[in-house]
Amino acid sequence: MPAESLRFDAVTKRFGDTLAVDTVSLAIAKGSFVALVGASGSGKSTLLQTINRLIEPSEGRVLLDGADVATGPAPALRRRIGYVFQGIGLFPHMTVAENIAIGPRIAGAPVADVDALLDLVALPRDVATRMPDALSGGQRQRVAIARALAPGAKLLLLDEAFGALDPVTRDTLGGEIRALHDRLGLTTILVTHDMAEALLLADRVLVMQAGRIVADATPGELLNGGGGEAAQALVAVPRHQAERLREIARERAA
Ligand SMILES: Nc1ncnc2c1ncn2[C@@H]1O[C@H](COP(=O)(O)OP(=O)(O)OP(=O)(O)O)[C@@H](O)[C@H]1O
Repeated sequence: MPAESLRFDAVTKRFGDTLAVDTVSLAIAKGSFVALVGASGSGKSTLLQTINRLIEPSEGRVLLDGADVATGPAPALRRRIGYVFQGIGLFPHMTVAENIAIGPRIAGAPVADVDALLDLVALPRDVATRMPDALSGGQRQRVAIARALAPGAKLLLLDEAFGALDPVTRDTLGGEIRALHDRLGLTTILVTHDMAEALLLADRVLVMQAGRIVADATPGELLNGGGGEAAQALVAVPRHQAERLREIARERAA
């Protein structure tokens, strides 16, 4: 068994009367790439943000490398966890290099090797001196990933990080993130609406519904009909699309 990176121990989060996360217990192995899939409002982002304490659970606890994330200062915790979300959040008045280096700089840690980080996310080194608004959406997303990894984080949280990108860029970046994950030995949790993306990138797919994990299966299990009804309803979408494309190709070839 690989060592454990994360453990959710009966984590519940309420916002007033809304039960956003409902008694989630779950362990995530070091080095795994986990996709968290589910409808809008099912609690994916809330669960993800209990890891880096942007949200504190109402009940339960989250353990990172065996220690409760609630013990110790949140900024130190967040330096160990790369977090990339759809809005990106680059500082518009700072260059790309300054954006990438901001985490280690604030922490008083050794200066980030910006060139190496740009290489890592397949950006040309000469973008270092540009401002974020002089980049494409896909390039900005790559800068955000470089920034997330700059403090040497081994856990990467991606919350609909590719959501605003065109499908081709999204596909390319997804594949590159998976390669980066493998190369750096990261543990990655990807929140996505897109079951096809989850099946293509992850080792393990969790399906959330109304605050609960209702399926926990490998892509192979899901593609072979496993994981239960809610998971199969999501798998049916890309499967149907693929079947339709095959039919159309056959019709056009006939
Ligand atoms: N700060 C908040 N205050 C009140 N309710 C919230 C807050 N954040 C989330 N919620 C509610 O908690 C539930 C879960 O929201 P969450 O953002 O975790 O879902 P999600 O699955 O990530 O959705 P999406 O895919 O649309 O991002 C929703 O009903 C949402 O309205």
